[in-house]
Amino acid sequence: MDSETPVRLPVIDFSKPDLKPGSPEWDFVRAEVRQALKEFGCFEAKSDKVPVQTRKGIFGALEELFELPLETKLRNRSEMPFHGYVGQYPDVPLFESMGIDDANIMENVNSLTNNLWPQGNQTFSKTIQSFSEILSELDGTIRRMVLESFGLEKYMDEHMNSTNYLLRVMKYKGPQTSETKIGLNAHTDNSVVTILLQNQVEGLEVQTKDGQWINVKPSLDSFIAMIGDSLHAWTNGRLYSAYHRVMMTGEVARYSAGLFSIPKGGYIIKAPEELVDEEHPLLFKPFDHVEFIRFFYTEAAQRVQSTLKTYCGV
Ligand SMILES: O=C(O)CCC(=O)C(=O)O
Ligand SMILES: [Fe+2]
Repeated sequence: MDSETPVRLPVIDFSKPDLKPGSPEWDFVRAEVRQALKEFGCFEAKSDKVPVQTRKGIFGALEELFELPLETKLRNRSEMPFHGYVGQYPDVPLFESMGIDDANIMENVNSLTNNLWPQGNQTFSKTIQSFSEILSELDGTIRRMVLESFGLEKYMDEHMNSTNYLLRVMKYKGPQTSETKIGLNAHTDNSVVTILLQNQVEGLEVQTKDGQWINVKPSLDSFIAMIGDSLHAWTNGRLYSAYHRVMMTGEVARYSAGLFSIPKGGYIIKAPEELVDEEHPLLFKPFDHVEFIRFFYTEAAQRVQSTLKTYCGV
């Protein structure tokens, strides 16, 4: 490829009607997923699971959420960094985010909803819960394909049972200038898998292994699926976790929503022995995700290139 050609993320079609484990369609998509995650750490997943009307509902719900007064938004607190309300940071002034733990379960969404809207807001709860459920199914499909592609489907139950879902929704104000401003600093996710949906305002950029930034254009019928450090470590580096960031320009606010599958505290992430051999020596010592997160948000960790390598690299 000549260096002038802008790279695009691989696009993988999940809307095939016969996409069931064991079918030829499944095996075909599984091979594409494995290849994309090895090379880019992410891909665009075409899916008909969220119709345009539902998307409108989600972004409407996000606008309503972020329009709440700051003191109301601050009521969403969490002991885990980035699981509650985050915003008003001087180095990323355009960025605000709200986390909802286990957002695929109605009870959990309701408790946040009731905290923010004491008079209730069933539309908000229903929109958030049903959307999270759809994304969690896609997360499960991708993880099954990954494990199968390594011949490791025997770990599927352990793998799925070891994580919770966090939905994090984001707003980036337009910087009100034609210059490009930072929306969110470059980082890798610490999740197992992240699935992102963005509104029609551009801004997400993903870095390739050779350092190019790809501008991920919003699309009405796809999600972005991405590998986090937890799966990078579990696969002993066979899958890549990509640096990504958000860059903003212009007047209009950007909204996005990400479903993160996150290892539970106490679960030790350890590459299975099948993925460790002479050719692939162990890259990371076994680690507890919650302990890692404590380190991740320390000032020392913010200064290093790869937080995971610094924390538990062999
Ligand atoms: O807003 C986005 O598209 C990306 C957000 C992101 O990378 C994150 O929340 O980890
Ligand atoms: Fe991210």
